[in-house]
Amino acid sequence: MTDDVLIVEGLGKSHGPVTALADVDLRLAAGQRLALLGHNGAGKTTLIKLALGLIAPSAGRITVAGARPGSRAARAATAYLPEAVAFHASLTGREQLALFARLAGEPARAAGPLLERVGLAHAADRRIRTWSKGMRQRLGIAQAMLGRPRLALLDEPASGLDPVSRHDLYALIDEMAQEGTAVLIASHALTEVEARTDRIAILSGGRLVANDTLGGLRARAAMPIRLRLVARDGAAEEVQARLGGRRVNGASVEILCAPQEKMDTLGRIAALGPLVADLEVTPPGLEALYRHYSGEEKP
Ligand SMILES: Nc1ncnc2c1ncn2[C@@H]1O[C@H](COP(=O)(O)OP(=O)(O)OP(=O)(O)O)[C@@H](O)[C@H]1O
Repeated sequence: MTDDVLIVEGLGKSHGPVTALADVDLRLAAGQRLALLGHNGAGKTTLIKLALGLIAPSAGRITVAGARPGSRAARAATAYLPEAVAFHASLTGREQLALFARLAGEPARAAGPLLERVGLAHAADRRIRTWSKGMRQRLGIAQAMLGRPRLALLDEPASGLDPVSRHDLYALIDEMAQEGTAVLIASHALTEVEARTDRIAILSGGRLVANDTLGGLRARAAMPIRLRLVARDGAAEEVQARLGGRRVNGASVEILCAPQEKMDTLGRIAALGPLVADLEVTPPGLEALYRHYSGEEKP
């Protein structure tokens, strides 16, 4: 038995001479949150469409909860939140969600508790036309939560939201994952998925160029770590002379070191004793890693 809800093996999709996806292997387990990253045209939408059974693969295999995408069993197991989610503007939130509930084979009364859960109870009986973008996105997540799907495919779920609304939305996504839903989030927003997902997959030119935890991506990329020291008054010159690196903002010194040299470098910094007032260690962020991996395929 496997815990993997989404299994993708050697998957390929061509449109005539255009290869949208080639030789992709990917697995997503129950309760896992996967960020699917890639430039425009990298193949993210193609992968989502294949998982929904809207298009057929040209090569390889894909299964959702053990079933063929598009089959009755796979559709029952899958929730999808498109990037530009559209509702009936003249329905109230409660009416719209009750409609979705019935379409998903759930009773209409499931709408009330779900609206409460996503923080929309106060607006449930107002027409959606009067709602903000953040409220609509939350309604989209509520719709995706209906029937406790085994797989949720979310396309840019936080696009156009302010930081507070984004935070609330990711908290709901976390709840879905905690209840066992495997969540795939296609996104361009690197900094937010960095903290809110378990694994990161990067598509470049239709190929999967990375698929790992943030820690795993960092280890394999072996990109430099940035150490920024704040020297005691008047000591910046001596600190730089003893450690190298470059001066920033007068009192600070910045050093870049390879991951395997980090502990040695920290030892040398500690040996400077009172010359150093403060220290900040910054490993490469997802933005730098993304550039590294998505550039791998380029000449
Ligand atoms: N029906 C089609 N016919 C021809 N080419 C297509 C078709 N559908 C997709 N493609 C091509 O396949 C590639 C992958 O497209 P896809 O929409 O999956 O990218 P994406 O990663 O979702 O991009 P975006 O971030 O812009 O949504 C692109 O080069 C696209 O032009």
